[in-house]
Amino acid sequence: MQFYGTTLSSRLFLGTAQYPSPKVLCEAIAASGCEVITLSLRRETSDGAGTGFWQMLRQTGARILPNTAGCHSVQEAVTTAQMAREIFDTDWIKLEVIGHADSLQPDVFGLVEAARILSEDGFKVFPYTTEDLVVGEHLLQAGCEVLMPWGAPIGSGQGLRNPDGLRAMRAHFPDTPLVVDAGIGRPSDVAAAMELGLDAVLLNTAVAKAGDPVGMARAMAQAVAAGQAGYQAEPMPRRDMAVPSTPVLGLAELT
Ligand SMILES: CC(=O)[C@@H](O)[C@H](O)COP(=O)(O)O
Repeated sequence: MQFYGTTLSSRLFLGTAQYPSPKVLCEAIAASGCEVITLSLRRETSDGAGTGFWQMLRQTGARILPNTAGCHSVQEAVTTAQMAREIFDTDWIKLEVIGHADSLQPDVFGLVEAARILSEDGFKVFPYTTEDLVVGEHLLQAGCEVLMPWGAPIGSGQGLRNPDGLRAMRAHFPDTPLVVDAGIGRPSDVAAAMELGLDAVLLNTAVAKAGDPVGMARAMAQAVAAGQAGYQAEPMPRRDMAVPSTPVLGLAELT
């Protein structure tokens, strides 16, 4: 799968916050087989974890996708992205402009504006957005080549709240990489996203807050593979009525 011309073999992106320990985090990254990890510049700098934590993440070998989590304005997100580019030496940025405190719903107007500013500045933007098709169009026009629709509010573990909306996105943007971002709770949510034909999944809390984060990271990777294989195998259509699966031809007639 290609994202901005970079080929990745894993379709799972992992967040790096809230793990019980750095050791468990590193083991979870390894167990997931993910090639991209995301981290929040604001959160890590504000809690003092700082450069030691970043060094440790670099040593995992995974590609770092800095994010602008916690940014509530265009200016804040743009400045954070620029700092991230300098610190991590990458032009990839997961762009979050949060618009609503309780749901952490993206401010899609600010998101499009920030995406345009950052794209014009050479960034490769991964925008955390809603499943709105028109917003998606505006993000592509702003320079984005990837869309990251939410599954459910960040950290809620609710799974896919609007599968029909995600299906519509897949149909409307057949050639744009689509990554479900946020709200995943269980491996079955991951498999469902992949069965809808989405290209990848980004998740954090479901692994970090699991009883066994390493086991859950492994399960999520297996769910990505199962869902992707299921999508490629073209599931049968759903039917409203029963259709006998046992042929009746050739049965003995009892008189
Ligand atoms: C780490 C990160 O980027 C999160 O903001 C992301 O959206 C994942 O959300 P969940 O924690 O719900 O998986």
